[in-house]
Order: sequence, then C-alpha cells, then structure tokens
Amino acid sequence: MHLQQLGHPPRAALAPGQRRPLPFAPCAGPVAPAERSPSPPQPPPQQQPPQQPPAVALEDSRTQAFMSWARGPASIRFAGVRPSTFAGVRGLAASSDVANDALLVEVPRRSAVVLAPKQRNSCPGLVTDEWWRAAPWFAKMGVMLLWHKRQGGQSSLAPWIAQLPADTGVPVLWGERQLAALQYPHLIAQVKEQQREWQQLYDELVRTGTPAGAQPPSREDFFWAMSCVRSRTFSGPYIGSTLQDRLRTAALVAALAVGNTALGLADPQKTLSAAIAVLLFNVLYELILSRSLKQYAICPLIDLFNHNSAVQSEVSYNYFGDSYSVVASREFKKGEQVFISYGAQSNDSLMQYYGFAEADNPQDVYVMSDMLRWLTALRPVGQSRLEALKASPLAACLQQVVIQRAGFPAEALQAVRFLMAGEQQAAAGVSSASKAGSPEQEAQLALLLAEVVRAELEQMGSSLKEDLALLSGGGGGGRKGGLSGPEAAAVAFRVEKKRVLGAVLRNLGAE
Ligand SMILES: C[S@@+](CC[C@H](N)C(=O)[O-])C[C@H]1O[C@@H](n2cnc3c(N)ncnc32)[C@H](O)[C@@H]1O
Repeated sequence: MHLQQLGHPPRAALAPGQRRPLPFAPCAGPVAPAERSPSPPQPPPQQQPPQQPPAVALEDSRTQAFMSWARGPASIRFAGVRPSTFAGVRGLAASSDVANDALLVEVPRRSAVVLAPKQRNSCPGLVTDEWWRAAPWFAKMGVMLLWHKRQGGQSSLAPWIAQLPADTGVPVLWGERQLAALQYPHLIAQVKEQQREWQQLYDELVRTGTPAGAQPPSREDFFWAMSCVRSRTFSGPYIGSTLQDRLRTAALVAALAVGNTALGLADPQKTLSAAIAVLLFNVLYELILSRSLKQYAICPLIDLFNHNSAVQSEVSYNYFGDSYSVVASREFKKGEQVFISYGAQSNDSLMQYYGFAEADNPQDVYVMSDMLRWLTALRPVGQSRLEALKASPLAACLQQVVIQRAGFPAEALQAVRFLMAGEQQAAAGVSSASKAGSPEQEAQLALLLAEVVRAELEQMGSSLKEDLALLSGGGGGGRKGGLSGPEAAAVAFRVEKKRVLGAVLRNLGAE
C-alpha cells in the first residue's frame, strides 16, 4: 500500500506508487505488478467513499487481548481507530473525529512479520534451507506465520495470530462450482493457475522441504497462511540499515579517523576527506540499493484497515523510527470506517488476492478472453484474412482484450477493422487499419463491437438484474441474500463486470 508522508520524516511507500521521496517499486499491496491484471493508468479517483454501514465495536475477548498486546508488549502506537465490524466485515472505525494528516497507527518493525531480501531461513525447524531458497516471498512469509502459529502462546505475536481470520474467503480456496459463479473466464484461469502453483509449493514442502523428524503443516494450514499473507502484506523498498546501524557506522568511521590523526598515522585533512567519502558512499549505496530491493511486511493492526480506492492513505516505512505507519489522508468522522488504499487495482486483482470486488471501482476493466471467437461467429471472416492477422504483429491482440468502460483498446480496434475490411483495403495490410475509417465504417465497427459485448454478456449465465436480485434477496444467517460468503462475493464481482460492459455499450452508443 502507498505511503503518506505529510508532516513526517522520510518514509518509504509500501506498495504501488512512485510519487514519494523514496520511490518504492509498484506492487499493489500484496500484489506484484506482473501478477496484476493489466490496468491502464487512470487519474486518481476524487469521489467520496459511498455510504458506509454503521460501525459495531468489537469487544470480544480475542480482540481485547490483541489490543492490550498492541498497546503493551508490541509497543504499537495508535490513536483514533478501533476494531469494529461494518455489515459483518471487520475493519477499523474512527473512535473520535480524525483530522487529515493525523498519525493513525505506528508499528515498530520488531512487532511485524518482515521478509528482507536474501533473508536466511527464518523457520529452520519447519522448512529446509533448500526449500526456503527456492520459495517465492509469499510462501516464505506463509511459513513464518505457520511457525508463529505452532509456537502457540510462546510466540511473541500470539495475540495477533489468534485473531487472524480463520477463512480469508479468497478464490484460491474455492472449489470448481464457486469459481464458475464468477462467470469470468479470465479470472477463473488466473485462480486455477494460482491453485496449481500453491499446490506445487505445498507438495515440494511435504516431499523434500520438511527437515528430518519435523511434521509438515497440513495443506489447509499452508493454504490458510499463504492466503493471509497475500491479503495482508505490504511491500516496498528495502533500506539495508536502520538509522541506528548508520549511526554506529558513522561513529566507527569517526573513531578510526580520530585515532589515525592522534597517532599521527595520517594527514588530518586527508583522513577527514576519506571519512566523509566513506560515509557518503555508504548512504548513496543504500539509496541505490533501496530502489532495487524489496521488503515485505505484515503489520498487526495496520492489517485491519480495509481498502477503498477513493482514499489516498497508504502504509509507509518510517526510517527514523524503524517502523511502519499509516497517516490519515482526509478527515474521518467518529464512527466512520477508516480506509486506506491498497493501490490502484482492478476488481480482478482485488477479487483474486483479497476476495472482494469494489463497487464502481474506477480501475475496473473487463478482460475478454478469445474475442476472435465472437467476431468469427458474428461475421464471415475469410481464412486468408485470419492468417494475415496471425502473421502480423497483432496476432495475439484478440486473445485477452482489456476493455475499459471507455471502450476497446486501439490494437483490438485495428485488428477488427482489418478483419472486416473489404479486399481492396485489406490488401494495404494490417497497419493501414490503425486509423479510423469513414464515418459509415466506424458506425459498422461500433455496431459489431456492441454485438460482441452483448454476446459476452449473454453467455455469462445470468443478467445484471438477476444478480442484483440475488444479492438483495431475503435470507438470514448474516448472509447476503441467503448466499454463502463465496457465492455473495462471486455475484458481487460479476455484477461489477456486467456494469463495466454496460458502460462500454453506452459508450458505443448502443444503449
Ligand atoms: C488487510 S485485511 C483487512 C482486514 C480484514 N477485513 C480483517 O477482518 O482481517 C484485507 C481483507 O479485508 C477484506 N476487505 C478489505 N477491504 C474490503 C472492502 N472494501 N470490502 C470488503 N472486504 C474488504 C478482504 O477480506 C481482504 O482480504
């Protein structure tokens, strides 16, 4: 998540965004850029968060034990927020009016679960060094969580571990039927790939990654830990040394310089220049290094903030305090939910890694898989034209088409123009289709694209109206419209996808 640093000493943004003093490589909270759905840059949303359900303060014994631990041994500083639920979803409510720029939570590094670059095996009793070396960051952090869990009351993080959600509700934990309810081949394929990857990591752990005499975790525990990690971790640039380390180095260099001068071993002027050069090199080296290395952190209490893309608050690393913090990016009234931003993410990414879709998410897109199948079903396309497209630089552009509310990407438009062009025009090649044709041709193109969008909507299996009725339908048990958690999440997700396609139709002038 991003970093807000107004009124605070240098901080490093943890997660997406490059606009802060120590720019951190974009990584949507727990989501690495390569894993995110393609999402073109969009202006930051300006709207206020939609009306929120009322806060119900959490006063159960686990939450109380956690908060006492946070205040006491964990030395977590917080003001103006308290754990609460909002229509059943746990988050942080403003316990009093919160001013813009107020420091909300500050977690010392020692109370967080942190993975630094090249960190040695932190759980030698649980995994072998070979497994650790080969494992991706989230699997390493997953076993770190499992290690704390195994320690039970002995773990320094026990009260935090105890209140982690038993079920994170993310689709990687779902079965076939629940995934099918997403009605969206692109995400279903991504999640199935994720399931394969996690299963492989687990199999490796059981087969060769567990030290002799140790018991491997259950598959359920392993998947639980990985899903906690993927939905609660922030990432940002890694600064090798803390201020304390840096001061120790400076003191050592100064002592050597003074010693050298006192013993008459070197010219004082030269010694001073050398000492300054050493210190400058040290600082510059770390600054350069911090741009290429990444750290990952799960911070108790900060991990209770829910996401809202209309809010700008981010998580940051505070170098001087060696701590992670969140500062309010706007005012919050007492009782209101205090959100942060997990970064500019489409609902594909929010659903896959966090298990929810944001209503009217300005970053949302619709990724249409195999658009060519609709085009060939709706219009006759000659074999030779298809082959010419396949042989062109646009060969793959209709496989995963990232459609925004505003419309189709330029490459897809070009490919469709080429496929639909008359023989004479097509003879000029694919590149000639990059520009808009005559008004009649463009009108025909819009008509065809609208048919493609409608075909996609029709094969989804339910209409927007039916989905909305499902979500609002009767049914108790704290379930949305009587739906189970995954069902409700899947329906809410496909509602948003249908809304994106609806906006595309409107922008094509088709509604
Ligand atoms: C960092 S945790 C936030 C705290 C979490 N709600 C909890 O109870 O532990 C991220 C998880 O919170 C939930 N979450 C975050 N923002 C949300 C939102 N806007 N709507 C619904 N659920 C959200 C999702 O389950 C997500 O995986």
